[in-house]
Amino acid sequence: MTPLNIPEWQSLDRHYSDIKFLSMREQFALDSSRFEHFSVYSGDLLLDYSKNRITQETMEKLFALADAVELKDWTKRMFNGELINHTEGRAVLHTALRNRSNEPVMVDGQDVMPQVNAVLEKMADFCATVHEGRWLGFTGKRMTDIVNIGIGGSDLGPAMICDALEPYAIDGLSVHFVSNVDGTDLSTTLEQLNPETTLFVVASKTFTTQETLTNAQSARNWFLKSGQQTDVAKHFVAVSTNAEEVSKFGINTDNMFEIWDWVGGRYSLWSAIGLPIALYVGFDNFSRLLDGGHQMDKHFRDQPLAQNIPAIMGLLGIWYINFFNAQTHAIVPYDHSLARFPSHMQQLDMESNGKFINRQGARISYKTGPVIWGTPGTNGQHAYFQLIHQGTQLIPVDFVLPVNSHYPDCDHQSILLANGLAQAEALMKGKTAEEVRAELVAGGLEGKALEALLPHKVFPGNRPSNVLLFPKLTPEMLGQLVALYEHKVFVQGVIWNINSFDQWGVELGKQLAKAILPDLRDDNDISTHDSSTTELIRLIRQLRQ
Ligand SMILES: O=P(O)(O)OC[C@H]1O[C@H](O)[C@H](O)[C@@H](O)[C@@H]1O
Repeated sequence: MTPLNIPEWQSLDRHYSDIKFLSMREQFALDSSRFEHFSVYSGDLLLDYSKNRITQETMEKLFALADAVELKDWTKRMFNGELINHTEGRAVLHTALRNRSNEPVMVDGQDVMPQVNAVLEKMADFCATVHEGRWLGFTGKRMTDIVNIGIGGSDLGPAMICDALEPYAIDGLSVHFVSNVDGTDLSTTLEQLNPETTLFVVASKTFTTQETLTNAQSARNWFLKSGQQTDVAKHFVAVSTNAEEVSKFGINTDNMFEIWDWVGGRYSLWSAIGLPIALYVGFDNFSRLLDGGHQMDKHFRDQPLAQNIPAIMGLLGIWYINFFNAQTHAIVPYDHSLARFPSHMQQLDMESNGKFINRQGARISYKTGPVIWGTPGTNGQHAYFQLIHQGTQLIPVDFVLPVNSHYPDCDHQSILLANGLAQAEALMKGKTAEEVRAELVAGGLEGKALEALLPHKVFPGNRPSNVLLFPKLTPEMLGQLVALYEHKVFVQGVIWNINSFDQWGVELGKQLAKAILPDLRDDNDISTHDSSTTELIRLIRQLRQ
């Protein structure tokens, strides 16, 4: 069950030995149609993958590998609601949440679409009530601020989307996201707010997450300094699978928006976890986001591998991680409003594919998920791009480039785009010693000074990148982009033979934090920890004011 034994993998291994020194610069020089050969569209979204260390043969071999692991079959199984998250006995159906065609999707013999549609309708009604000023606070005022209290998938996705869709925001309504259990997060948010006009959305799939419940309790305490217990219902709503815990917390389940166990946390922004998005930009724009996700689902499900953006990006990732030994992957949006996109991608990719055990429970002897990182361009260029250009690691980069800005008045977009394109070109081309020499000579340098400086100014080049280019960051385009990366992660998980949909690796820390918490009290014996943890606990007791 290891991909290493698949003939198609071994064939890629041999191919890697043959072309590992292939020069992209030369390939571009030899083939004037390289861009045409290695670019593909989904609607208005272009993937240019020509600046990768590949030939046509590489792609054919990668597609053959995808066929050998039955990627298309796994895709069908996911879309059809099979329990592919086998360690939790769950289906994986974020695609049903944005299934705009409304074709039935069966789980355990039951179509989930009626429940999905009913919750969407409840969200739409609730948004209309808030937006039209029919949802009033305890002193009869309309809501001005939405505070989402959640963490992980119940925070990162909606927060990223709200940032990105700020140009679509409804007038008179602000949105805030509180996730960290560090009291700074909640306190600095509440400082700006009026309890009479603040609506809290407590978002937790399980409704047992320590950070979220702690923040929600404190938010309620803050609210109760002004309002009464009976007013809580006007200011707190919940999103969860767990009606019992929601009602124990004191939120009326009429004010609860349901999600289901077949929605993974990091795939949940399309569900009622997206309520703060719908409140912030309006339900119509939230629906447009779902439309975009659905468009990408159809593309991924129906397009042959050679035309399939998530499959191509997933396979290129395999090529670098497993053959070129890449450890990390940078996602660099040239769009300031996508500042939180890499953080959402971190959870999506690293929580899904950060696994060392295969589907059958055996230890894996090959690399799986990479470290995902990045910040918006052009800022990254003035910080860490040095290492991408001249460091000793191979770091594939995705450049995400919207052609048009939502803020054209500044007229900065050409500069922004020129920088994005220049980085991709520079990474591919590099700069040879001869080119550097010519430049230095032209600048008047010669002799020893020239020879001493020259090697430092050489760029090895041949460093791979993808460009994702699209007309403008609309809700539909954002939906396409997020769904694209979800499916990319899925493709890689299938090839690595891992379950991309559980996350047992987050549990140990939670368990130990629960054990340490009582030990931080002065009167407890500290006995169960290693000497380092014990001494750190002692020190904290001493230093605490
Ligand atoms: O939505 P919740 O149940 O509160 O979970 C919030 C987050 O915490 C967990 O520990 C998982 O690592 C995440 O996948 C999840 O999104």
